[in-house]
Amino acid sequence: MTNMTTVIAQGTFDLLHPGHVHYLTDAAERGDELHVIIARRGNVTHKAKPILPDRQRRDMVAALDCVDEAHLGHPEDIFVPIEEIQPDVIMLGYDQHHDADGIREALASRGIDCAVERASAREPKYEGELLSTGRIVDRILEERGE
Ligand SMILES: Cc1cc2nc3c(=O)[nH]c(=O)nc-3n(C[C@H](O)[C@H](O)[C@H](O)COP(=O)(O)O)c2cc1C
Ligand SMILES: Nc1ncnc2c1ncn2[C@@H]1O[C@H](COP(=O)(O)OP(=O)(O)OP(=O)(O)O)[C@@H](O)[C@H]1O
Repeated sequence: MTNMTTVIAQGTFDLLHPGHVHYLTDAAERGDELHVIIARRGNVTHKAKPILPDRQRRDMVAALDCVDEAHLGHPEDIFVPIEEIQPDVIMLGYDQHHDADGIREALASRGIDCAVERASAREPKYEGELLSTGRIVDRILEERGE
């Protein structure tokens, strides 16, 4: 049995855009199986809450070709899905606010042997391309707002 490399990626993934596709493609190319953990609404505290329901955000990520499985994250403990999936690599997004060393320490303290890496950024390919959920919402408010 050849050793499969299992990769975890994670995020809010509210309104999907090419930046998300870039991140998840990067993560998928890092191994053989990509599992994506979708942040629950209650755990999104570092920015505006997602617009779309948890389940809808999971379903959309699951529909992407490069994703093998998408999981709604645990409500309280981010290490529950990690211990279930047993990843070889956790791929952080290029701008994710997590402290990679802090995650490395937490994994080591749980005896989980897993690398923590960071994906690259996707720059806009043309004028007006929207690569951020926040900017998509801003554009909606500009165009459709009262
Ligand atoms: C290794 C890892 C595991 C995570 N597991 C969970 C989880 O189980 N439940 C959850 O709601 N969020 C989980 N998250 C997501 C974080 O809670 C956070 O909301 C998310 O990383 C925010 O990313 P974004 O705002 O850049 O999309 C996890 C994040 C990381 C880095
Ligand atoms: N332009 C991009 N290039 C590469 N990765 C991206 C890009 N935009 C988002 N990501 C990654 O996708 C993951 C999920 O991002 P998130 O759900 O926070 O969307 P977002 O568009 O970054 O939201 P916001 O811009 O409102 O903070 C994060 O790890 C983030 O680093």
